[in-house]
Amino acid sequence: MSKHPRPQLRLFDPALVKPALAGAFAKLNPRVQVHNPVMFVVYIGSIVCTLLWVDALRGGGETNAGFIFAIALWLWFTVLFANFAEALAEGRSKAQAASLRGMKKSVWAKRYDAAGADGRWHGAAWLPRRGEELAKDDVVLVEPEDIVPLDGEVIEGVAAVDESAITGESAPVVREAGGDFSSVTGGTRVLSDWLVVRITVNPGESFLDRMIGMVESARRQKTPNEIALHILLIALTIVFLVVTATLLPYSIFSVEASGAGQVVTITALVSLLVCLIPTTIGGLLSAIGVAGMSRMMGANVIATSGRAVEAAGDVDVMLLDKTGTITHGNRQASAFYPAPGVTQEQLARTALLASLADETPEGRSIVDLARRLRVDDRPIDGARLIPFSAEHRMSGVDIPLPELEATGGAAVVAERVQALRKGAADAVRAYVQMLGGAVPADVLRTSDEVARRGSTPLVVAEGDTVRGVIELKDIVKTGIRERFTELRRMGIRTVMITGDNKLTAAAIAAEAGVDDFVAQVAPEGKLKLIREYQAEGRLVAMTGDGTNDAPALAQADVAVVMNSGTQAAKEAGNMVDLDSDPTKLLEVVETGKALLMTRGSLTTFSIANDVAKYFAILPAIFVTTYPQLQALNVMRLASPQSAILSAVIFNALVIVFLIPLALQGVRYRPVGAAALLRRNLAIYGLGGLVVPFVGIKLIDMILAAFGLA
Ligand SMILES: Nc1ncnc2c1ncn2[C@@H]1O[C@H](COP(=O)(O)OP(=O)(O)OP(=O)(O)O)[C@@H](O)[C@H]1O
Ligand SMILES: [K+]
Ligand SMILES: [Mg+2]
Repeated sequence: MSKHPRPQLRLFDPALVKPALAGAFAKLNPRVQVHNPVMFVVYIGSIVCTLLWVDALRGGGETNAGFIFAIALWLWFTVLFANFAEALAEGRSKAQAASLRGMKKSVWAKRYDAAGADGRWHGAAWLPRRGEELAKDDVVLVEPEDIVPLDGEVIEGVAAVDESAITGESAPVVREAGGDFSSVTGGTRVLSDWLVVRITVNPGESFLDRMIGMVESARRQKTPNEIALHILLIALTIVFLVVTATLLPYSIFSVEASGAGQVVTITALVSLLVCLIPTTIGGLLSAIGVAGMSRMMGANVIATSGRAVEAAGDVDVMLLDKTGTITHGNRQASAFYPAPGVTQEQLARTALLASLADETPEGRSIVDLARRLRVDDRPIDGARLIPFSAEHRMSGVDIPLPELEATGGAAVVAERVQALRKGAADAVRAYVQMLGGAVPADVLRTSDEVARRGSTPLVVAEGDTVRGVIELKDIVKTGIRERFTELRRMGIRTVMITGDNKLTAAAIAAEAGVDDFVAQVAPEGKLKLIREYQAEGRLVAMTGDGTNDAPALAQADVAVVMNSGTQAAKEAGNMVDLDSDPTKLLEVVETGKALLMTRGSLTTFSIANDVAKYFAILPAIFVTTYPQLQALNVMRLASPQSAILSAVIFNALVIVFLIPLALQGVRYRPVGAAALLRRNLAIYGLGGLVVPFVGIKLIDMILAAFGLA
């Protein structure tokens, strides 16, 4: 299976940078600025300094015009750099959205006005309609080479569908009425046969529209964590605003009292304020959030809420299916173990009959194995299919008795049909006991042996008589053990949930290295389990695809739904994996963690940074009044004005330097939360303290070298 990867954009791709530069200026609109209080303070500061400069040009300035101009210019740069970071992040998302929008074409649909006389749609008369004219609950026919006009549910037919426009996966998928593969997505193309589809959305509300809306961040809302961080940043800003404001009367008083030095300038105070407030994180916060969604998209996962991306970073329990997630899921029948007194052929024939109409991979593999043993594979007329259900954990056929006698079949019971069943051991046991039979001890022993080696035993019964056991082999995916070890190091508990029996579950759980497992869960059991974990205050992530997963998906904090899944499941979850890969959950969590870590690291860095700038500016401001403050001037900067200007320049440039980190994210490492905190405090806290001393000193030296200091 090949993939057409979406075009990957380099971080500073000219196609992104040019519009982002324009966007940086467009965002100077005060109505945009006011949404980011920290940067709004810088914005106001820029305006104040610009006015002071104009005043200085007219001869009335508080100090030399050149200095005020330089400060005003760099304050404007600070605002523009933050705007640029945000515009660049949004540009990346928009480019991704554009690649999705390319999939949205206006198509003609074949809409039915009514079903045919027999109540069936296929074959009834249809009329052409534009895709935009369709509405929810309309029924359309989709034939080979037709594009599915809108998202819907298949109500008749089976067809191969090319979903590559959405998934990038070139192998066609089968979509059919009933069951877990009945949903079709607008924009995909039918390759063979036909489908009758009931449209489930109105134009403009399709899955694709919602994806585009999300990616374009138009509907992106602040997450609770972001809001909390905003409040912290605003509080810090207010504190520093008050501190800075009180310095002015203090300075006036000091100068009057001592009769020495000059009163501090407004320009210097604005500079001090901007350097003290957390502009680095304030300027990059929104870019970090947008970039997190982009990175999910890069992994082919569409998050339908920013909150879910963040919750993914905080998840502490992960629920995973056994079959298909931890194992390959392509369970194949490998052996028949007949009950005492039953021959291999008899068991194989019964198993075959019970599977002839069973279209699950398990059912087909049983037919294949029986055929390989050259068992008579003629079907029996009039046999009624009992499809597999996860609820009952059995499947089979009901065979009308006259036919059974005609084929020289098995024991005749007093009923009119002979029931052939295969299924989970306990389910079949309950079934035969209900009919008055019992499971031979030998069969139970075989079934346990099969389960202990990680295979799934299916017990076969004919009426109330057990015929034997089928072994279904499944293989644990390679590399999955290592990923669970990683998750454990991150402090995430992995729990395998399965409808399979305890012994098989235990064997697979041990082989895969999950922390815990729950066996014999019916679909609603998942919902209960999630509620229990949440009641303990844990955040739960899960994957799913079926309609019966929907309640659990709706309950989970992070719910990654397979794109191949049903409409109901997609509605219930908060992320869709376009690749339909259940192990993607691991990447989703890593991406969420990276987002939280990036934000935490840059916040730490930003605040530590501001402390250092304090030492550059404060002595510079007061040194004329208090010469002893010269002792605090540890950096030995060229002049007080150069010190202030250097700090402001550094404060602006640091935003630019951190754009790559904000957009690409801090490299994620699978270590425990405490170790991570220590490590990040060391790197970003200490780094944040040290870097400004070096940077400001460097800028000061450069300014001095050019005679600007
Ligand atoms: N086609 C089938 N016919 C009869 N019984 C089946 C069939 N497929 C599965 N079973 C039995 O039903 C049980 C439950 O199936 P279910 O799909 O709920 O869970 P599972 O596939 O074993 O595990 P998971 O929940 O991890 O997908 C299986 O373990 C198996 O014993
Ligand atoms: K700052
Ligand atoms: Mg299953």
